Amino acid sequence: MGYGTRVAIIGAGSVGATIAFALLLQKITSEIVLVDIDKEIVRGQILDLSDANFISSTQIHYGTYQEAGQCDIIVITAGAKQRPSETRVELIERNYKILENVIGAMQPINSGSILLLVANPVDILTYIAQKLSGLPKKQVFGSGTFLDSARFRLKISSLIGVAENAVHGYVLGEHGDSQFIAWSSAQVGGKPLLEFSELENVDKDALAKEISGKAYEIIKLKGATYFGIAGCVSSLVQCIILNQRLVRPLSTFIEEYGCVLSMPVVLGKNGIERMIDVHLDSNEKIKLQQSAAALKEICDKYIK
Ligand SMILES: NC(=O)C1=CN([C@@H]2O[C@H](COP(=O)(O)OP(=O)(O)OC[C@H]3O[C@@H](n4cnc5c(N)ncnc54)[C@H](O)[C@@H]3O)[C@@H](O)[C@H]2O)C=CC1
Ligand SMILES: CC(=O)C(=O)O
Repeated sequence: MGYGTRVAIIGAGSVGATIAFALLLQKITSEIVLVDIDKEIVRGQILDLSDANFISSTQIHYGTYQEAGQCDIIVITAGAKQRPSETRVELIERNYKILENVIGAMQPINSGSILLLVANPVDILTYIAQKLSGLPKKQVFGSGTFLDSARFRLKISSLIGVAENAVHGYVLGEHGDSQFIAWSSAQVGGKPLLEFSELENVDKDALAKEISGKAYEIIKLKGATYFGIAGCVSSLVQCIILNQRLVRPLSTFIEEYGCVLSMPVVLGKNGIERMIDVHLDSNEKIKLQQSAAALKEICDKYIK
């Protein structure tokens, strides 16, 4: 994979179009194929995005599901979004059907394609896409808690006065209400985060709530979130194209729990290369098990 890479985005709403715009700015892909069931939306987005084409070397155009199925990377954002105070899991009925239609319409999907799930509930939809697409599991994963981890790193960076990328720490488990912060492994400059004096008087439970509640807050204020996820997804696309092998918390199949949730993984040109068995203390292990149990119960309802 390199320059010449074709990226398809299925779902040209706020999230899909913002990812397309971020990719245009990055100039790391030669072509973006945008697909949406709503022909007017997708035509409008293409006309608008193509006005920004002069700052990019990336061509953007409308495509069919079949064309999308032949692209190197296929980003799936098609689906309903949360209404204020609605949980991500409550979207499953609507978004399961949409995902089933989208994957069916793309078949036969190129055996080398990478499917990157973004629509919610992203962990459950990733599990379903792994079953329906016929692709190896390492090529089908979700943006997971990468966005939540970015929110966590932003918060910590402001508390202790370092750059966000100097904060090595993860939010893990579900990209949803059962997520948790892996405090015991988080560090800055090799020093455990919990040893920083700036964190001594910080209420950790309240901070975790603030992170997991951030999407709800944004949705209440402006109806949707899309810039943060577009930053995450465009950087994941770059990581794949450039074979950067960055470690990111992504929705991936966890053998031990029989479900998909976020753990740190190494991401390269062929998808997920391996999982990093991050240290968790006993309390965090319980939270991971609870997150897995909550997700597995729903997954089992949809796919036997
Ligand atoms: N994983 C994450 O961190 C994040 C996930 N999301 C999720 O992304 C999804 C999209 O959100 P928005 O773009 O804000 O919603 P939106 O309503 O703006 O766009 C959704 C688009 O999907 C299209 N669509 C519906 N059925 C389709 C089908 N069968 N084929 C192709 N396109 C289809 C709709 O026509 C619409 O244009 C939601 O599920 C939302 O919860 C949003 C932000 C962050
Ligand atoms: C909507 C969503 O999943 C988020 O912003 O985290």
